[in-house]
Amino acid sequence: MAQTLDPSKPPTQGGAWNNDGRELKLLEFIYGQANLDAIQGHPQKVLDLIDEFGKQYVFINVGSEKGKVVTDLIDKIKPHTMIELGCYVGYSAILFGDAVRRNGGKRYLSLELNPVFAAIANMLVDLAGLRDVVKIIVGRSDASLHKLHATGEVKHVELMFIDHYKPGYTSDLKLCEHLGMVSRGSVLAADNVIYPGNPPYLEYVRSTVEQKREAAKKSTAGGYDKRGISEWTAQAFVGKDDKPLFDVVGNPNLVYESTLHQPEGLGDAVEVTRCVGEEKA
Ligand SMILES: C[S@@+](CC[C@H](N)C(=O)[O-])C[C@H]1O[C@@H](n2cnc3c(N)ncnc32)[C@H](O)[C@@H]1O
Repeated sequence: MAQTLDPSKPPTQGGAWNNDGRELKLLEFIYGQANLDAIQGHPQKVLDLIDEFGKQYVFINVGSEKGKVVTDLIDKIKPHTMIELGCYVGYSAILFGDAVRRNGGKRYLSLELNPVFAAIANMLVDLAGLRDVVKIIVGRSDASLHKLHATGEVKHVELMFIDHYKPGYTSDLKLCEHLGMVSRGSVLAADNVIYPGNPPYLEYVRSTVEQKREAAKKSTAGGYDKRGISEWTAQAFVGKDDKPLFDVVGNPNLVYESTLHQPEGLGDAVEVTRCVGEEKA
């Protein structure tokens, strides 16, 4: 039976759940290991240490079970370049960056808002021996995605792991559609679609072209769609009045096939969405 988590509450009862110094403590714990030389260059050993420290403090990492959903996709798709939205301390960047390299890929671009988290992640990526593969880009994801497109660094999204500000999942996907970065063949893997949940994103990627065209006609300009997203997570990471930088409707003509992947016994899941074509208007 799947574990049940209450989406109205953060992962720790009461107290803080990130950015209270635990991330620096993690870095001290790992770099304080007596056998650091034996850890250097071994991604799995760094991940094991993050998991071990995570028994003391909650860490908002994807974890090994949902992580396997994504590494299985990497094994199949073998992306040259993979993108992630939300790096935190680098758990998923290490797990997935290693899988991309193992499959012959060259680049794992991880977009992270918080410069301190990015600095910690960089230290752990370096220890894991993934410095040549994983590039952490500091800043808000919509600005970074726009820049990656404008500079020509990413023209087409092969595989994107979405795990940042929950209301930003839909607006960033629409931005990628608008820029033409998401098109036939693109695959999206979105974390936390059950806990804490992301109804606007699930509704969007599971809609037909017809439904999206209708919704696009009614779409009102401006803010994030936060319908059904619990308050604590809608307020996390960004300011209360924050808005997407680009006000775009996306490309409702894209056809998606979308399925939920929930590891046995887990109270959360990853939504995997494939763009299988485009219907001309
Ligand atoms: C759930 S954590 C990511 C966990 C990470 N993917 C892992 O599995 O190890 C979410 C991260 O997204 C970052 N974030 C939130 N909003 C963002 C935004 N608009 N752009 C970029 N990063 C953002 C937060 O600072 C936080 O580090």
